Amino acid sequence: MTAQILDGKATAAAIKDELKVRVAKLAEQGVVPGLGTILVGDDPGSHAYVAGKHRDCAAVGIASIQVELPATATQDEIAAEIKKLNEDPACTGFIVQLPLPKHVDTNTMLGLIDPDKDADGLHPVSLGKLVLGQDGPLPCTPKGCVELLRRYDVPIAGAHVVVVGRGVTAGRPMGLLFTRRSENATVTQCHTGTTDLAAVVRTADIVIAAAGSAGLITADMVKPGAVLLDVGTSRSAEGKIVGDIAPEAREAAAWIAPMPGGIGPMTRAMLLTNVVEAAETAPKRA
Ligand SMILES: Nc1nc(=O)c2c([nH]1)NC[C@@H]1CN(c3ccc(C(=O)N[C@@H](CCC(=O)O)C(=O)O)cc3)C=[N+]21
Repeated sequence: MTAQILDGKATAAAIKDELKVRVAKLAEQGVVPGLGTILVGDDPGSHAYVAGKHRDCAAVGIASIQVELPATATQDEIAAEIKKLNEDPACTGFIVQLPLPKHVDTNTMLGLIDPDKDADGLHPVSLGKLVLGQDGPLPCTPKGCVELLRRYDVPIAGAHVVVVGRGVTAGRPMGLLFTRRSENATVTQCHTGTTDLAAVVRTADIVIAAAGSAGLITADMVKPGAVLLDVGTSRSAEGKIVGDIAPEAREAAAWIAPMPGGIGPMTRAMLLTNVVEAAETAPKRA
């Protein structure tokens, strides 16, 4: 037996088709959602992700605003670009692509975003709302994991979800989503300080590997019939992208969201969803 594929690429394409219809409805009311991106530095991976986000926007009918700064940009220069997008009426939501250069304080920058324009769900106000159970934009990667499982009717309620990783974009907010009443999973959060990772992962009904450590989850750690979501992205010495889940691990699993083609495309689709949802709920312009 080998795992069936949770096809994030195909699911994201279906979501984009649905968003196209919603964007057309907004256009009839004179509302054009616009996604801004602020990209600092010249990391080729980050450039590729951001380019993908703008392609997605074009496909769905969302306007896009691209801001690029050199790796040497100061905090003040980045803050000035954030302020511009906060004030630009054509920009209804935006993101600051992470990671930022080392001399920049990420949390300070994220905190400068107008929470009403937080497309990533990573502003402290948005994360606070998530903790409090209030409506707001949700972090795109966890939101994409829930959405992919739902669309394949993989049961979440009552499942033991083991999250590996505690990064701010994926691992940390993951447990907050999966333990909401609407998801009702039991979550164990693992990280580099976990004593016996293999033993914990072996108890999982759903493994969410978001550590960014190539091949960390091996076949011996997978309970037969488990569901595997590969969130981690690393590059091998040869420049090939590799996930956190070793290829053999899918043998015993029931389902796998592979990397590539799984959670990455879903993350992008959820960013678009956040932008459209914000435009739909924004107070009607005169
Ligand atoms: N403010 C911010 N928000 C983010 O959401 C954010 C970020 N910064 N920084 C980096 C991470 C990473 N991330 C990915 C999104 C899509 C793919 C994706 O679509 N990957 C393709 C493969 C891409 C390839 O072939 O290189 C796939 O998995 O099929 C990957 C990674 C969003 N992130």
